[in-house]
Order: sequence, then structure tokens, then C-alpha cells
Amino acid sequence: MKIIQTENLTKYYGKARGIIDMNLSVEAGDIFGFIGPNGAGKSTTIRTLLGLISPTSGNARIFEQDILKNHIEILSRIGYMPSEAMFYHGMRVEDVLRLSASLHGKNCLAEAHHLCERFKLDTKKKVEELSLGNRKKVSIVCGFMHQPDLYILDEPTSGLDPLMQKAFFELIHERNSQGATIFLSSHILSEIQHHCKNAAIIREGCLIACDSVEKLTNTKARRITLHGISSPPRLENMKNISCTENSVSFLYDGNMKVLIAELNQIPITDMTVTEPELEEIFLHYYTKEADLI
Ligand SMILES: Nc1ncnc2c1ncn2[C@@H]1O[C@H](COP(=O)(O)OP(=O)(O)OP(=O)(O)O)[C@@H](O)[C@H]1O
Repeated sequence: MKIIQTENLTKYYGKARGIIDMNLSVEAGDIFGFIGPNGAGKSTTIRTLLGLISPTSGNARIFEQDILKNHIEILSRIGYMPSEAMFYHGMRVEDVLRLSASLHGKNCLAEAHHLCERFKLDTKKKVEELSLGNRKKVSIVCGFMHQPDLYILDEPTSGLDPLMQKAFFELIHERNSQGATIFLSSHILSEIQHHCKNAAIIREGCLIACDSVEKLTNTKARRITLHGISSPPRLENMKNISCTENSVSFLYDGNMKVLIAELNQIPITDMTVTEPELEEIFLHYYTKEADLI
């Protein structure tokens, strides 16, 4: 069963591009990653799906129902975490949770308090006194307390410390194993790589790839940065080379033993080997598409 399906979903803010012809499909039971750089259109897609803004053209279905016609029914089965955790000033965390539970129309305060304990959230504090990470925790509790069928999470881990990020992903996997579908937007590739089954890459409002995470991130290329030299070594399989007076950086897709043998011959003082940046993975997709044309 398709939990989310969009057909040429398009949103313009006046003349400004939000998303263009978005065709997205998320199966029941998936943990689906939605990756893209700042301004790519992730939040626009999510806000359109939730009916917070209306599409310029195209349509979308959630739980196989039209998002515009069956709005209320659909929303009652969704847990949403917005990218910015903001609440009414003057309210204590416990007031926010009570309000949220009443809006969900479910008796879910016990689960809310259980989640507060799990995330070490002080319910007596006023929301405006909370740090960004703690506000994010309030947002987690509000989005998860009613145990919905679909979680739509917009950059949920920003502001959370590493321990809380771990606790958060444990919760996500728990809910997923109980049958829920997760739609998770992020611009942190490693998060998507470690936790999602399938993912879509969005850039400048358009979907440029959608596949299993395994296939999407299937690159053995590494970014190599060498210090103490100013011109690139003589190697094949180098791409995206940049040089400064004292360093050379490039994407290397060749045999590591060949690289090491070459490095042995040149006066480097230090080196780093990292996974390619998200942007470089995007370039990989552009190249592939260009090759197909
Ligand atoms: N209310 C708005 N009015 C005009 N343009 C907007 C509005 N909201 C978003 N946009 C534009 O739509 C495009 C997509 O923005 P969106 O917030 O969806 O990106 P995003 O992928 O969520 O980015 P980020 O990772 O920075 O949160 C951007 O060019 C942005 O400037």
C-alpha cells in the first residue's frame, strides 16, 4: 500500500519556485529519507502534504485519500514535527502537552509523560525558557504521543545532542517495527544512510533521484585531502580537484593501493580521507543523468 503518493505536485510562492512536478511514492512500513540542501524544497513538500499550504498544481494522496478532500481524517493519523520547534509563550511544557493531546482527540497523556521521562524533559519549565534541543524534545513528544500511523518529520534531529539523537532514532525504529511509516527530511546524509530504507534526493525544487538508500549511496569514491603539496599527484580516477598553496583535494574513485604507492613518492605532511559530501553525491547523479541523454 502506498502511504504517500504525489502526482506532479507543484508549489510556487508567487513567482518564486517552491517545488516543481514532484512525483513521490512512499510505501507502508518504510523509513523514507528526504534529502536536499538548504532551500531545495523539503519543507515546502511537507507543508503541502499536510495542507498547511495549498499546491499551485498537481495533487497528493496520503493513506490513499486526497489530501485536500480528506484533510482532517488524514491529519488525525499523522505525527508531525516541524523544522522549527515553536510554541505559545507563557505555557509550561505540561500545558503544551495537554493542549496537544486534546487536539489529537486521544487520551494520550500517559504516553506523553512516558516520552518525557525517556527524553529527560522537565514538564514544569516554561517553553520559552527551554534551549533549542529541549524545545525539539517537546516537539518529539507532541508528534509521537498519539502513536500515529505516519510520522512526517522535518529535520527532526537539528539541535539534539548525540545521546538524544540516538534515543530519537531508537524510538523511530521502535514505532516502525510496530507498523508505522516514517517520512524523514534531512540534509545530513549519514542520518539517512544509517536509518532509512529508501530515499529521495531533491534539488532546486525537483526530485533528482529516488531509490533504496543502498543504491543511492553506492559509491566507493572518497574525498582525499593532501597537505604540504600544491599540485595534484599523477593519478587516474581523480575528479573535482581543488588546489591551494599548501593543499590538494580531490574525489578519488580508484584503487587505494595505487593511491598509497603514489603518496609514498610525494612530500605530503598530512592527509584526510572522508566520505564524499552530499553535494558530490548529487553531482554523481547529474553526471549519470547527463550520460543517459
Ligand atoms: N513563505 C515563503 N515565501 C516565499 N518563498 C518561500 C517561502 N517558503 C519557502 N520559500 C522558498 O521555497 C524554496 C524551498 O524552500 P524550503 O523551505 O521548502 O526548503 P528546504 O529544503 O526545507 O530548506 P532547509 O533545508 O533550509 O529547511 C526556497 O527557495 C525558499 O526560499
